[in-house]
Amino acid sequence: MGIQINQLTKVFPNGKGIFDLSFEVKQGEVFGYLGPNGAGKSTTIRHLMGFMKPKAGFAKINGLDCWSNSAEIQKHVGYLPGEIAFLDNMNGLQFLDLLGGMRGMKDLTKREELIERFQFDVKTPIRKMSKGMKQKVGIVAAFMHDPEILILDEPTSGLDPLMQSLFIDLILEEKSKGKTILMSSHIFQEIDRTCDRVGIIKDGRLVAVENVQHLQSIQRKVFDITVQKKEDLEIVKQSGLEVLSENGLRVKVAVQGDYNHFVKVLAECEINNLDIHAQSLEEIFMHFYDREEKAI
Ligand SMILES: Nc1ncnc2c1ncn2[C@@H]1O[C@H](COP(=O)(O)OP(=O)(O)OP(=O)(O)O)[C@@H](O)[C@H]1O
Repeated sequence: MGIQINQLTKVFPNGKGIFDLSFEVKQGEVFGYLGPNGAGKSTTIRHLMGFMKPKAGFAKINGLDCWSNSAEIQKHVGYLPGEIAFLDNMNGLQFLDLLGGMRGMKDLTKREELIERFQFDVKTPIRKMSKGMKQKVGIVAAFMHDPEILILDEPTSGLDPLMQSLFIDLILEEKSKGKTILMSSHIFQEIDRTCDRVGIIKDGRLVAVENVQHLQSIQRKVFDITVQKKEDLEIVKQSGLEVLSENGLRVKVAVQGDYNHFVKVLAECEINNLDIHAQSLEEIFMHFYDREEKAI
């Protein structure tokens, strides 16, 4: 069950598209889908929603083919499109009513709770809404029928930091209820905080699938240590730890994975100050984005 993508291929007339994509999002898993602009994230998601017919391969949700069973699938899925096409002459509430009516939704509890949580005036005409407000309406629309599967295309785009943080809390809550979630994003921090695994797509091809916990465990950390006296500095320098730089009684040491040796070395010294800089998920993945890796 969950989401299954198998050798999925779509080629647009300009030669772009997605090629031989295969990955799974297991039931109850939160999967982050990352990649530079134009990599093919939205195209993959459109196949999952049954909006596009693959040239080859298939996408399945809960065992059903997304193209041939799109109507059935859409009942059980909460979908937040990358660009939401609203009917501009409605207000937010009328739009949510229309969508709820189409789904035969009776219970409005979750809808009301989400509107309250994301704090927006549902009576505002959609044509007068800012991008962030429209995004909130889209979020409510995706979650209000309490679907077991959520497919979210850049869900926090346009949201301010406070709302982004509320959204992360919402994902964590849904995750604890066992929901299956695929979400594309450019924001590493939200992936880091919410996802079990991440897939990276580039030029239409999957280039990596990684377990987030594993990535966190191999993250390189740089410790910025200020010792009390010269002898302490010598202990650190002779310890076999990777010393990146030193300045007076201050020394920067990089540690990856094995903290025991590091702690034992420090225990032999008098420490005046200690700062930690963890390598971010962004820094780990930067080489997939053709951007310069930032030094930490
Ligand atoms: N309907 C279409 N017709 C022709 N080309 C398309 C079509 N849809 C997408 N493309 C092209 O396919 C590639 C993948 O686009 P897609 O929108 O899936 O990327 P994305 O990873 O979602 O990017 P972004 O992060 O910018 O939203 C791009 O080069 C895009 O121009």
